[in-house]
Amino acid sequence: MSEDKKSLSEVRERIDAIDRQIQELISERARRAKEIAKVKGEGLPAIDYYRPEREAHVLRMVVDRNQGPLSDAEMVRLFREIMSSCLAQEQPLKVGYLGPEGTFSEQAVHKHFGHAAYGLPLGSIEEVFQEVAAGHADFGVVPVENSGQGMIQVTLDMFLTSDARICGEIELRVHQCLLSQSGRLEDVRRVFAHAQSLQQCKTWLRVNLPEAERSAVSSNAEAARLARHTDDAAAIAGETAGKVYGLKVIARGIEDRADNTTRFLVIGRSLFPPSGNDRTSLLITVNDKPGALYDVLSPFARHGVSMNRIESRPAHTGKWQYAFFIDVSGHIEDPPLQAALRDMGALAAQVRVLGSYPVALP
Ligand SMILES: O=C(O)C(=O)C[C@]1(C(=O)O)C=C[C@@H](O)C=C1
Repeated sequence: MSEDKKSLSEVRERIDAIDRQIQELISERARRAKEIAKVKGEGLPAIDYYRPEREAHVLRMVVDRNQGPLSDAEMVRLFREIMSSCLAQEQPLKVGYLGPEGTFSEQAVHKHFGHAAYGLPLGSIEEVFQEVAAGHADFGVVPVENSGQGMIQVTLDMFLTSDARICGEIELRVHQCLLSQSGRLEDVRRVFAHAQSLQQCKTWLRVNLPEAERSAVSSNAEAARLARHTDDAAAIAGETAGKVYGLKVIARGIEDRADNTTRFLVIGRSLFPPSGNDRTSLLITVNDKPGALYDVLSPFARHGVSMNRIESRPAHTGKWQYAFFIDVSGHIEDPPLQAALRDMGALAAQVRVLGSYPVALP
């Protein structure tokens, strides 16, 4: 045996020994998680075993301990999967998302809940809210913002009429591909994609497919499904959608901005305790008089609460009335935020806490 082959087999033996230890430890961890589940009660619905604040804490410790060579995101992904399997020993969580299979929303579900959760593909963002409200899904995952394109207004507007609570946020790097049956750019006469994706890839399309007709469809996965049945068509979608629908990749990373990221919200029916690094989302409506918004927001500064974002939408309660979606740092149980909300209650027409949830992990 050559020296190289000998050292290869030695390292593989070491890896085998490490794998044995990892496997024993994973099994041991799963037994402990089962013990915890027993304390919570036997035969409960899956959602009663789920503790997002504890999961966020566990994953932050993973990030703090990480010294490479794997990235923080990779380490988080691996531990997320272990926790997902530990939780699913009771029952898998059921999570609704904007389908069909292969969408970025499905990727976001797995990033946040792991692959042991059961993803339920639904027809629209509205349907995700409905299925969560009706209890047919434990949670829902909906896109709310893209780093290049801004807010997804359908999602914001759903909070005006639904009682959904925000239980988490997910940030997903979105890598777009051009996909087709043949995998040849010269065959493409037509491009199917979600309107947002067409926007995200505008420059690439102008340079590489200036003549092709562009058709906006309901999702990237729907685009992939259509491209499968059309010889001269391509779809813009994620690589996963390409695999699900059996398409070849013509080009990868065709998004105009290299940091293209979509933020998703996890919606549910209840609030969860603090995780130690949380964000709170509020829905505020103000009376239509000069300085009203300024007055309503002043308690944040007074109580040292930092505001991360403010978005306004027509309130649907009357002409020229606006609802403000506001994100602040901290959890609703934190005393400074409680004091600010108490003061705001007297100044605003309405203050609703949409949710307090762990800040997105890598
Ligand atoms: O700590 C708990 O409450 C557990 O149930 C254990 C555990 C885990 O695997 O670490 C599993 C599921 C919960 O969502 C949170 C954490």
